[in-house]
Amino acid sequence: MIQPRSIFEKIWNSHVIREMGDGVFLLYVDRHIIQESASGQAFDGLRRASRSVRRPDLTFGVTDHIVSTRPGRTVDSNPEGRELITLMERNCSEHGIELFDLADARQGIEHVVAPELGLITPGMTVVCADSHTPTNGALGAYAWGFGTSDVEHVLATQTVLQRKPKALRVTFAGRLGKDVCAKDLILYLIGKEGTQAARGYAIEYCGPVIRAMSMEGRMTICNMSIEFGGRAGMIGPDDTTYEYIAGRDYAPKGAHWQAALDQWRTLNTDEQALFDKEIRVNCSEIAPQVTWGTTPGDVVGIDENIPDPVLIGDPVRRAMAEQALHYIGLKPNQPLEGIPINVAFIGSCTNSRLSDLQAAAAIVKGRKVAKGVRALVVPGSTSVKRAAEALGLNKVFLDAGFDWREAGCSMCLGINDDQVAPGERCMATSNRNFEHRQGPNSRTHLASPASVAAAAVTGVITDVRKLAHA
Ligand SMILES: CC(C)[C@H](C(=O)O)[C@@H](O)C(=O)O
Ligand code: SF4
Repeated sequence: MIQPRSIFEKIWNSHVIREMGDGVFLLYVDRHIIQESASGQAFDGLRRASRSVRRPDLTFGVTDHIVSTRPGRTVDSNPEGRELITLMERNCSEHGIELFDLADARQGIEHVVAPELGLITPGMTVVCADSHTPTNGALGAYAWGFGTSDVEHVLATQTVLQRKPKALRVTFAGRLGKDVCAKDLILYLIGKEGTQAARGYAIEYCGPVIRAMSMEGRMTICNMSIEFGGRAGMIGPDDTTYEYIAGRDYAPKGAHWQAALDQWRTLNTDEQALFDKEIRVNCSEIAPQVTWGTTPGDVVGIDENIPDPVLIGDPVRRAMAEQALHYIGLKPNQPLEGIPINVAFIGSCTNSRLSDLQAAAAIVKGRKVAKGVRALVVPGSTSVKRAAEALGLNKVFLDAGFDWREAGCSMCLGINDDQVAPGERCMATSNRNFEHRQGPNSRTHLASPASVAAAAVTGVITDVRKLAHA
């Protein structure tokens, strides 16, 4: 009898080239995505060793982190980023790597662009020097982020060295309540289990709630696998996956499509497959989530109060919670609802796809951004931007007083010209709320697109369930 295996196990086994000993394996890489903020050194290394890129046709470059997202932006709009952006252009052209740069209609945040172009299909190994690479796992791929030295290794050999992770299965059962979406599920999971719970694991998300979820929602969940401590997060492919991929630029076509489908259908986890750890989440009890502290695990339902560190038994964790509250400028037991904000940011590889913008627009339509609040929408890719404009969403946001931007990482992290000012409080759809993440002494609250839109129009952290929707 063939031993039942998980999708992770199947992808792993079909990509191992050699066991190197000491638990380390050499794996074949199907897709390598590179971005401007983390590839320069790798190309320098190649040059020093007089090596070339082994498979430029399997390597794709994007400029996203450092670029300005201001309307009409050029490479010069953010002078501090110019050097890295032009270096990226030089490196890609020298090595024959396709680059989606600012002038390209396919530009955007790498983890939005790669699935959108059909570059990612089930069963692939996908790597990139960026921690949110697991986003691509939503398509049934094994996708993970690594460091710059690994970039050089993959560029030179199209292989990567890795220790085999353990397998974790998270089952989302029950039903989603009103205004509860993928972002709330993943924040809730991280809050309940902790930011290290998936450390050393490749995660498979499954269950009826995942099966009923759109590809974009699945990407949001897989995106935050790293905030849950995981190496990778993935979802077995189904008709939703195949429909999403069909017809995309780089997706298999014609006879190749049928052959690919036949192969993808063999990938799902076998019924009796064993996992090293299992977690079950009852989605029926989840309210819209908002973070109160400085890790994505510092999160509660919008109808709850900020926890009191005094009640935390472990002295290290108690001190961390106290420090988080001090940094974020809030008090124990304070209700989250009603806390005034300065900035609302809708964007990032977690929540900047068309359905995210639609969910936000449904709240914003017919309302105005609250006085004193700076609000911006940054589509995840130029193609998302165009699609949103075709639906008139840009008009909804602009009429309300939002900025409507070009694609890029923008205010998700403070390494471009968008920053949250010191002491300001920002409601953000991104994935990280660490100290100084959005700029020195910035304060970040993570939430879903609908919840951030609700805060933008009311000026305070708001229970989106209480607002009428367009
Ligand atoms: C700059 C990049 C390497 C980094 C990452 O790895 O995630 C960034 O995308 C982030 O979100 O902090
Ligand atoms: S949007 Fe944010 S989290 Fe995503 S790749 Fe860019 S900086 Fe990293």
